[in-house]
Order: sequence, then structure tokens, then C-alpha cells
Amino acid sequence: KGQLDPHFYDKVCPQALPVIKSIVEDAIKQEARMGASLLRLHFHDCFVNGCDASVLLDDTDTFIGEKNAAPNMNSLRGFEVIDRIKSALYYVCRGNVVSCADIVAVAARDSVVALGGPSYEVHLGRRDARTASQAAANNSIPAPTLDFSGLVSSFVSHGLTIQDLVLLSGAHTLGFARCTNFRARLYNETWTLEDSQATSLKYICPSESGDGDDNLAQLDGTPAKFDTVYYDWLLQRKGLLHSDQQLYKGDGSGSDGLVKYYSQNSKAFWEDFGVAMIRMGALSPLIGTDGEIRMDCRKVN
Ligand code: HEM
Ligand SMILES: [Ca+2]
Repeated sequence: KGQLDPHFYDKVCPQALPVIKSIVEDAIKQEARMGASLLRLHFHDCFVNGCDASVLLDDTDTFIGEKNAAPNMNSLRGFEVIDRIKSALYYVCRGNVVSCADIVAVAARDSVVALGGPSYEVHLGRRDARTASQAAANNSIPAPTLDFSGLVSSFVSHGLTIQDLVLLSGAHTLGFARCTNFRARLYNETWTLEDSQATSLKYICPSESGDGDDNLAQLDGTPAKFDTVYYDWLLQRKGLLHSDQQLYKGDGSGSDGLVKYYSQNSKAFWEDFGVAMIRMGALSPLIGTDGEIRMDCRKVN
């Protein structure tokens, strides 16, 4: 059984990484949020049967894929950017060399860097799944309604730790969430939500279900900048999702200490976030001769 390797494409396609980087930078220049969306795409891939680009597969006659699973439908973004990278690499590498799963992993890292976050070496050599399962996506991606213990169970079931949970949730320093994902927190657990944050969120997200369901709110104060404001917000009880605020309850329990630590120590967050991303990126990858290198990231060969 082989292993992922940061230098996997050094010989077979030395231009692969710079090309991915430049297309990601372009996309983020068009729309900063795309960086957030690409980062999330990698998470939703890795948590469902490992980082195998299963998330990119369209539904077919033989399987229903992940795109319309509850956590993904009307929510996941960035598929066109991945397609653009795939075509560019076919040309640049003179053939079908770079897997869709590796493209997603590198695009996530390049997004973090483009928005001011830390760089880290992406380990490569993942291969692409030949199938996908909507049920697996529904079962494997943690819901924003989970309590601390549910979040921990989800991460532990993937071989990750409480520290990984706190670090990787730090990705919510980027991007947005829809009203439908924070309405219950906003109206039913007001005592855990800071007053001015609650007031402004109520303009964005009406109490009636169906009303403004897709309206967007920022996950932290600086959604286009990778920083520690997400953790600051948790300390101020401004966490947008129920699952966010569960990481800091203010009574010293759970991961309160870690949230405080990273909010005050951006250098540690920078270093540890990269390590956690490499750990998430190594979740049961297909390697060697398993799976395939997909020609079209949306379809099995
Ligand atoms: C800990 C459990 C997690 C839960 C419950 C969770 C849940 C969510 C939800 C509900 C949204 C908003 C989706 C929408 O409203 O359409 C969201 C957005 C986002 N999530 Fe997570 N998430 C978690 C962990 C992560 C991790 C580990 C990452 C990446 C490493 C991540 C990256 C993001 C990003 C960047 C966005 C914003 C996407 C955009 O603006 O397009 N999340 N998350
Ligand atoms: Ca997957």
C-alpha cells in the first residue's frame, strides 16, 4: 500500500500545481467567496468515503450521487472551477494525469493562501472514485444542528481529534451560510447569541420557515479574509451556526480552551490548521491502482 506524496506530479506534470494556483486565484479575483466554496468542497469530499472526488460526480442511472444530499443541495459551489482546472491540466500535462481528488485538495489549499491564510504542502497521488452514494453523504457530513458531543463523534469516526475539529471549523473564517442553517439558533436559542448579532441576523433571516431561506450571512466578521476572527466571534457568542457556538460555551467545558488559545494565537492557528488539513486530506484515499483518474470530474470513465 502506497502513500500520498507532495512530489507526486513533480516529474509527470511539473506545471500542474502552478496552473491550479493561477486558475484558483483568477476565480477568487472574480468572486472572493469562491475560495470559501472550494475549501468546503474538499471537506465534503473527504468526509464521504475519503478524498476521492466522489462529491463531483453527477447522478447517473446506476447511482445517485452526493450533489443532491441534504448538506450539499443548493449549497456546494465551485464545480465549474474544478472543471476549468481539469481541462487546463489535460492540455498542460498532455493527457489525463492529475486526479480530480488531487485538484480539489490543491484548490482548497490555494484558496486558503489566496485569502491570506497559511500555506502547507498538499500530499498528492489520490485517485478518483468510480461511484458515489447520496446516503453516504447524508450520513457522513456533520449537521450544523449537532451538539459538541455529536461533532466530536463525527470527527472521531473519521479518525480526527477534538483539536482537528476546532482547527478545521476555523475554515468558517471564510464564507457564508444560508438562513435555513441558522434560523433555529437565531430564534430558539437566543440566550446563546450576542444581542447585536441577533438583531442584525433577524433582518437577514425571518423567523417564518420558507421566508428568505437562502439569504446569506457571514460566518465571521471578515468572510473574505483567512484570520482568527471566527474564534473571536465564538468568544463573543456571535457564532453563526449552532455547531460553531458549541465549540465555545464559556464555562470552560468542551473545547473552550482551544478556541481561546487560537483566537489569541494566530501563529499557532496558521501552523496547526495546515497540519489538520493534511490529516483531513489523507482520509482513506484511493491510491496505486485503486479507482481511476477521471477524464471528466463529473463522470466516471
Ligand atoms: C464541524 C462541522 C461543520 C459543520 C456542522 C459545518 C456546517 C456548515 C454549514 C451549514 C455551512 C453553510 C452552508 C449553507 O448554508 O449553504 C457551512 C459553510 C462553510 N463551511 Fe462548514 N461545517 C463544518 C466544518 C467545516 C470544515 C471542516 C470546513 C473546511 C475545512 C468547512 C468549510 C466551510 C466553508 C468555507 C463554508 C462557507 C462556504 C461558502 O461560502 O460557499 N466547514 N458549513
Ligand atoms: Ca469522497
